Amino acid sequence: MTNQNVVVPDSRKGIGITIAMALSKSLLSPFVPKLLPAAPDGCFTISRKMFSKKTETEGKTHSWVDSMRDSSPTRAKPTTSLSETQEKNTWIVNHPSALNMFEQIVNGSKGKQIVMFLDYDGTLSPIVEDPDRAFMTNEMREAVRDVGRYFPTAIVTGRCRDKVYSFVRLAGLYYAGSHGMDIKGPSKNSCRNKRNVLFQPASEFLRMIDEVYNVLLERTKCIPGAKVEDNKFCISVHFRCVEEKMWATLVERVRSVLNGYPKLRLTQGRKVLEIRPTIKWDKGKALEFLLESLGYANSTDVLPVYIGDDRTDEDAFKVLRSRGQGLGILVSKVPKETNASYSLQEPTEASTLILLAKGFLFSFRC
Ligand SMILES: O=P(O)(O)OC[C@H]1O[C@H](O[C@H]2O[C@H](CO)[C@@H](O)[C@H](O)[C@H]2O)[C@H](O)[C@@H](O)[C@@H]1O
Repeated sequence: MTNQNVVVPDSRKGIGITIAMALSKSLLSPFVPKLLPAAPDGCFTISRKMFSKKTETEGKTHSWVDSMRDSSPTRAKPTTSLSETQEKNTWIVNHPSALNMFEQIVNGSKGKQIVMFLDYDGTLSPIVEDPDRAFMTNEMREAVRDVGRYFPTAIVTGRCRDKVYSFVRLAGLYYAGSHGMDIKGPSKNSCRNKRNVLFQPASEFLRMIDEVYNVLLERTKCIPGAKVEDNKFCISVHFRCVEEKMWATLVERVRSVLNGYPKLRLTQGRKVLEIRPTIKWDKGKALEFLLESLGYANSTDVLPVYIGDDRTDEDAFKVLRSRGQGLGILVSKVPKETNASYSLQEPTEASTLILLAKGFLFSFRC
């Protein structure tokens, strides 16, 4: 297609609506007048390139909304079709329950140093509407504390490190916040023989993230239910409590803010849009970094176990697959495309698994 200019009459002056009719009012009004002042004859021009850019933008918004819808089943379906049952059965065969396979897992771990990696939301705590109230149970905390006494244990999360620490409150663990971009080891006083680690590969983005957070707060405040969360090196824009009819508006606003920040990228989690630096760093890299810090970079005697529920955890599952080492365990009630090897249905099962591991260790040490 050539980049010819298309003349569009200025409807503000009431001079007919030729092409404007074809383009539709909603398509033109927020876009063209801002970019082009009216020409003396009352017409302004819009290039095909600009026109197709607008439609392209709308197309992208639609595909975001589709993906938000697809990944956000609101409630369990009352009936299950035969093909769904078959799909579930196949999935369970390929990703068996880590609880059912516990004995085999234990046998395979003999003589190896286990290192535990635990995602927070949807793994250690149930998914709830208010992200500020996603508390873990005391039982889960006890289980994590006990496992952390025997194995190096890291919490790997999209959240801000301080925030997740305020939920977990266990001093002897490693914490990798902001999708692994903010890593800190246990404080020296809490654990004498653990190494002191601090790594922040995206520190240069701190000011930019802060700025974008404030702009997003402003741009989304009139969308009921939208919540912007500052995760230090990344930002979450929650749409769990936003009516579906407003999702397109929300995505448009977020994307239009990000247009001014090409060094930031947008991804999607569980009813959340996540904004983070484009650097090549993710939960998988954080896992590798921690293994290296613990002295297991090239060890064949280490067994990393990663439990997570979200798309961002897939980066860690992929690393385990490519190392041909360790156990990736996905927490999910429904079949999902995943690089994990095992599955658990929900956080309570993760706590049972952690308790079993603790019980096993206890009997082993006695
Ligand atoms: O890596 P994670 O620990 O899984 O963090 C990912 C996001 O988790 C949080 O949001 C999710 O949990 C909320 C509380 O249950 C829920 O309301 C929300 O819909 C979920 O997406 C957290 O608030 C986000 O900042 C994290 O990016």
